[in-house]
Amino acid sequence: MAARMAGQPAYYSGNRNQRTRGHDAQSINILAGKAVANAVRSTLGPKGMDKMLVDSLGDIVITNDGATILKEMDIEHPAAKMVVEVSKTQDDEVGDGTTTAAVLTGELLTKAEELINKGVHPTIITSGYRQAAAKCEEVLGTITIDISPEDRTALKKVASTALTGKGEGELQMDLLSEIAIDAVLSVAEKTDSGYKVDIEDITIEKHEGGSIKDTELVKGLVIDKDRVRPNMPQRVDNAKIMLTSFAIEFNKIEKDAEIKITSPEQMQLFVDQEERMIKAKVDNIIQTGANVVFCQKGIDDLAQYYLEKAGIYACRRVKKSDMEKLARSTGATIVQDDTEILIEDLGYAESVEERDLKGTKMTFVMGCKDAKAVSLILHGGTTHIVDSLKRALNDALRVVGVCLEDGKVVVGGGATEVELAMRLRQYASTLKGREQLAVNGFADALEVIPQTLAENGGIDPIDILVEMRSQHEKGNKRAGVNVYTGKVVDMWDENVIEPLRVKTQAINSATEAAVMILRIDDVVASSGKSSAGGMPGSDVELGE
Ligand SMILES: Nc1ncnc2c1ncn2[C@@H]1O[C@H](COP(=O)(O)OP(=O)(O)O)[C@@H](O)[C@H]1O
Ligand SMILES: [Mg+2]
Repeated sequence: MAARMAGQPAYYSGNRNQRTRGHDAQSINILAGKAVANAVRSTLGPKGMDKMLVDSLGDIVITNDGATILKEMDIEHPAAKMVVEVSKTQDDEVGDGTTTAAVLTGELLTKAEELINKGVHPTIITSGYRQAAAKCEEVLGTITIDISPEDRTALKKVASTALTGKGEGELQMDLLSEIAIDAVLSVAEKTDSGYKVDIEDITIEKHEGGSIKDTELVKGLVIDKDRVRPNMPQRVDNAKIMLTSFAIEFNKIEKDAEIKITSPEQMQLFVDQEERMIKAKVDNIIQTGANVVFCQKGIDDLAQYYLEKAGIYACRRVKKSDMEKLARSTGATIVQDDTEILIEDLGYAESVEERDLKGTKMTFVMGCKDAKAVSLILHGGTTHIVDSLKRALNDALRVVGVCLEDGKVVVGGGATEVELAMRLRQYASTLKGREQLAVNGFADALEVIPQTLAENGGIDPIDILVEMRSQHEKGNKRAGVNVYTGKVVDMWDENVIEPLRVKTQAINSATEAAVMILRIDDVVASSGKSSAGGMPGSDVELGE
């Protein structure tokens, strides 16, 4: 197969002096994509295993979160990178279903390979896959279940499903689901067309120490900083908050500047001058009426002293992201220039207080002007536990947010995939030509989800699939696998439900990635213009 197939784009790889074409290029790409999907397959579902990721420095992450695993893996092959990209997109868009998306991409490639080996042209496969994905969306519309955003019980089921199998998170599923719902509800904004949720409004502070049970939701911002001096007030009510991105210190002298001091009087003058400058800076702040200062940079001793004398609560070296959150929720403007401080820059909160959290001092900013901001303080015995808890909780927050916005869910446990597969096969029989084969291949690929769920639970995947198919033929749209008992049951009754958007996103992005990989029949060394180390999507030439 020397010539490029008409209409097929070429793929330029970063490896110089190398060119792979046609069938070879295709099978290598498919192989690489499948390999990545296989890497996360065993983690799917409540009974999935964890992976231990060890980086070159020996740091360890233990997780079964698909996106995390793929992100940490050192993947070079461009086609493999596309699969990683799918799970990343899934994570960015909906926060859950990352493993599902990667596994599905791998299976779509496997089925495509089988078809190619039977002599079906890749363009037929890609067009069949696209039709199948569109059909899925249509069918999903008919089997989705509407839930009211006020239906807390349903939201809790969605949160619990996302937490199932998430190690530490699962142990406190009840508590964490409740917390996730409370957090999302407190940041949700009601608009004319429904709810809008910005997960960024929820700050997660990790805290080593205490037990998971101590995890709490604070209706305010928690900043991981203490006040600079113990004699500053420990609590300020009616807080008028100043945010500065400049250092409150004597302007450092340029590296090369030289100051010649020839007498003690001159030295004294110099020191006086320094003091005056710092005092002026602090006075500028004081005259606005601020009683709390968060500074992104340093506050030197003298400035601390003046601030303390003025009864101001001050924190230094506050993270930029925290400064932005403070600005958003207290209504303050971050002041960049110490000569232009205005009263209008101040923000407001009912109280600012330093609290001792099991040995760590943190600043709590409560009752903000914009009351939407909330913080979750996670507790756990070790770094690994709090990290894993944070990942689990993040999934729960995202799915609850998505549910609140969309109000649409589907059942999990592979039930939705089997229903879609059945309906796709019916649809395929109405198609003429070879695309029929591709749509059937797509249907088979979807069934990798229930099969893998069963496999990971130590249940025979074939038996389960046969039983599920027959239940769906009988009209039991919600028949899925209970991975704990190995029985086929109604997943709605089992409380295993997921946001519709998690499914549509997974199916669409898996399809797009598989199609993109299949359309490549030429891998050519580029002239080196591309970024070093190979390249994801950006360097793929998509033109016809
Ligand atoms: N109790 C359960 N019984 C059966 N399947 C479940 C259960 N809880 C979750 N699942 C299924 O597990 C899959 C999600 O597994 P997970 O490891 O979280 O991967 P992902 O990264 O794709 O979210 C979904 O198909 C979901 O329906
Ligand atoms: Mg999940």
